[in-house]
This record gives sequence, structure tokens and C-alpha cells, in this order.
Amino acid sequence: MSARILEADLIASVAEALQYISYYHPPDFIAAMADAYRREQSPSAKAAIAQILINSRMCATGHRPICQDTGTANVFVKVGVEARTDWTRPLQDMIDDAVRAAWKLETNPLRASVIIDPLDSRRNSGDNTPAMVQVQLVAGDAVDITVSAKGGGSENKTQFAVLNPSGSVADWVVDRVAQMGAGWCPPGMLGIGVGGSVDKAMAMAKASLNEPIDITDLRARGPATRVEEMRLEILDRVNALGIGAQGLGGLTTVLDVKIATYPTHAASMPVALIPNCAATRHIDFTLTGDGPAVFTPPDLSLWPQIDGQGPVGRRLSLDNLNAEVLAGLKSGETLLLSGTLYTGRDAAHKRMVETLRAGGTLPVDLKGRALYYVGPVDAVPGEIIGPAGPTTATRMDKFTEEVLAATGLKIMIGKAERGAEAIEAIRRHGAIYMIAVGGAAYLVSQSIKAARVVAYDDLGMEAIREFTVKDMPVTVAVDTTGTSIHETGPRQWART
Ligand SMILES: O=C(O)C[C@H](O)C(=O)O
Repeated sequence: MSARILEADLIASVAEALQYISYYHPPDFIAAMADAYRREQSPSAKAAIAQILINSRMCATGHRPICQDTGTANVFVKVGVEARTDWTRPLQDMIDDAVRAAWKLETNPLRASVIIDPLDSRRNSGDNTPAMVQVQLVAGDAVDITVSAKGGGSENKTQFAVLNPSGSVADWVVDRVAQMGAGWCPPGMLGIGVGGSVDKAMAMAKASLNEPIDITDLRARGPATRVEEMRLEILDRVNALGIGAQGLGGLTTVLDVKIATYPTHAASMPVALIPNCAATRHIDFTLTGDGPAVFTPPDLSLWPQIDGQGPVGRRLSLDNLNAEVLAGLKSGETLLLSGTLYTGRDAAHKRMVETLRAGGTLPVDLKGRALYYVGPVDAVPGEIIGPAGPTTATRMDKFTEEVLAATGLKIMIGKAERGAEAIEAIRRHGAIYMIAVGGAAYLVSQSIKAARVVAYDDLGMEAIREFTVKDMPVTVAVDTTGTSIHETGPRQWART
């Protein structure tokens, strides 16, 4: 008879797995990203991938999160019907205990990103609970667990459709990715679920993202099934779109494409598409009753040598911006920023605009200043601030005209493309939109030399902070003429 699988071991293992994946990319992901780096021809995309890889190695050695968005905990549990356990509580409660322990670890606290009551208060739960738990009862006497941490930017780009049964899944996926923008932080992966019911398709797409990257092996041995053929077709067609790392234009947008299928109704073809970002994080383990899972650190030789390829660019002071300086910045140019900037993202923008509409005064003077869209991880002793990469700027588009007009703000820093109205507002106000590399959060945080909360403390990671930065690496994405790198870059690198 098999040994009992203890609740304490389950909780300790899930907590340890969540910590582990916060700072170690999966080895297959590092290898695929390193390969993309070697093959990349677009200088901007290559520089972005270099930052992602440098950041990844720094996190592996520093045991700090790869991305400031440490994600929601997605836990997939397969319980063997013959497994013996001492569990007396709901699985959700046990896994939430593990999430709490992982997120609150003193040596590597993770960022609490989960808000409860999404339609009302949107109050942060404070410890990233609850987890998203999927459970299956399977054959056997073991418990198999896959733990992943899913960032909000990539999750937001999820697509779903019920196609005509004779429709083309590949055409739909390629069209969707072409429209998806870069907020999902490519290069990454695509998880596709086809068939089943609508909810089943979505669950399959999510779970498929935890499969190891094997597209190079698949290409070498040749496809043996329709699904394998389609994986290669979608990978090649998506990469030919030229979107590239961070949407800057380049050869690699996706490192792998996963497709899971299930029988479905004769009238239906449900298709779900979920992208995974450059901070893809997951691990599997099995509990058999012989104690908690043991996780082995990856070999540091997995990361390619890219010394000397760190961020470069013209130096720009943020403390004496004027129309002439701003007009001299051109879309696509890389810069190293120094001086003072403020932070503010979704909740802070909502509050600022509500204040302005009510005739109030903002708690910070943004005139002639830069605003960084970021929600950082809390610092540990010895740090100024934890990992602090950009959040998706597109979500701030609806506030841009009002904020620029009312405050005289001159620079916004985030990631991904801006919409047409925001670009027009940027042009009209002689402002600039810059991007930092999503997925290089720990690297970016090294350029932050001082940090303090100056307003909206109650918003937690979304509070307004003042940062003093030295040589913060960015790329000019939209310049004062309204030219956007997210339009010109992919156009230049498209191979269709
Ligand atoms: O929440 C964040 O920090 C980033 C978010 O995942 C995003 O990609 O927009």
C-alpha cells in the first residue's frame, strides 16, 4: 500500500514551486530564447532579447522575480483515485495557504496582484490569493501537480471564437495574433485549445502552455499528425508577421505553438488562444507520499554568454526636458534615462482623472515630467525597490489626452503599442512615449537609485512613487511626430 501524501507536503511543495518559478525560467524556455537571440537580425529585437536573457540569469543568481508581475498562481492538480492522503480541507484552501507562504516569503516577497471583488472595490487581497485551481481525478496512486504563474498582460490578450466547423483554425490564430499587439510581451508561446465545449477549449489552451518547448525537434523529425503540421504552420506564419520581441519588429515572435484537441459537437469548432509572455514560468512535480517535492536549480551554463550586449543608448536627463530636447528624440532610438520620474498605472490613472474631472489638484506636479507605468515588487533589505518592469501602456490610452492636457506631462514609459487616439494626443502635446523591455524587470530595477511613495499609498503596488533613475534603458516608441515603432518595426520585418 502506498504511503500517505501529507497536506503539509502538498503545501510546502506548491509554495516552493511558486518561489522557484518566480526566479528560474524553465530550461527549455531559456534554450529557445537563446536560440532566438542567436538568430535575430533586427537590432532592436535582438537588444530586447538580450535584456530578457541577462535579466533571466540575474534572477537565477539573485533569486528575485523575473517580472514585477509575479502573476496569478495557476495550479493544475491530477489526483490519483488510489492516492492515500491525510487531507481534510478543500484543495483550494490548502493551495491558497501555499500561495500565501510563497508570496510573503521574506527573502523573496512576490507582488500581490490579485484584487477581490472585480466589479466593485477591486481591493487587493494582499497575498495573491486565491489561486486558480484546476483538478482532475486520474488513474493511479500519486498526485501530479503543475504550478504556473501567469502574468496579467499576456492573459489579457486571450482570444476565443466558435468557428464554423469547416473554418481554418490556423487562419484565425494568425489573424488574431496580428491584431493582438505586443502587450503579451513576445517572444513567448501560444497555447491553443480546439474542440470540447467553450470552457474545455479554454482550459486546454491554458494547460498546453505548460508543455515543454519542442518545436525544433518536431521540425527536425517532421510532423506525423495534423496537429503537428498545424503547430509548424502557425509558428512559421506568426513569425513571418514580423512582430518580433516586444513588437519592435523582428524574426521571432513565438518560440513554440501548442495545440490541444478534444472531441466536440458536430455543429461547433470552439477555439481558444492564450499567449504566454517572455516571463513564462511553470514546473511539474509528483507527490507519492515520500515527502515534499525537491526542486533542482538549473545549470547556469544554460544561459548564453551575452556580456557586452547590455543596454546602450544616448544619455537623456529627465530633469530639464523642453520642446527642443523632446523634438530631437526619434522613434526607434535607444536611450539611457537619468533623473526623476514618477510612477502611476491603472488605478492611479483612474483616480487622477476622477480628481481632475472633479476640479481637484493632483498630489504630484507632472509638468515637464516623465511618468512610468509600473507596479513594482516590494524591496528586500539591501534593495532600493524590487523588480520594476513596465506594464502595458495601451490600458492607459483612455486617460492620455486628459492627463497630458491637464498636467503638462511630457514623457510616458510603458510597454506595447499605443492606440490611434493616444498617438494623436502624444503628437498634439509634443510628448514622447518610450518603452522599457517587459520581462526584464530585475535588470530595469538596477537603474533605480531612490524610490519613495508620494501619493495614493492605499493602492499598494499601484501607488504613485518618485524614482530617481540612472541610465534606465528605454526605446523611443512614439515620437513628437506621432511615428510609432510598433507600426514601422513590424512592417519592416514582415515576410508575408
Ligand atoms: O501588472 C504588470 O506589472 C504588467 C502586466 O502583466 C502587463 O503586462 O501589463
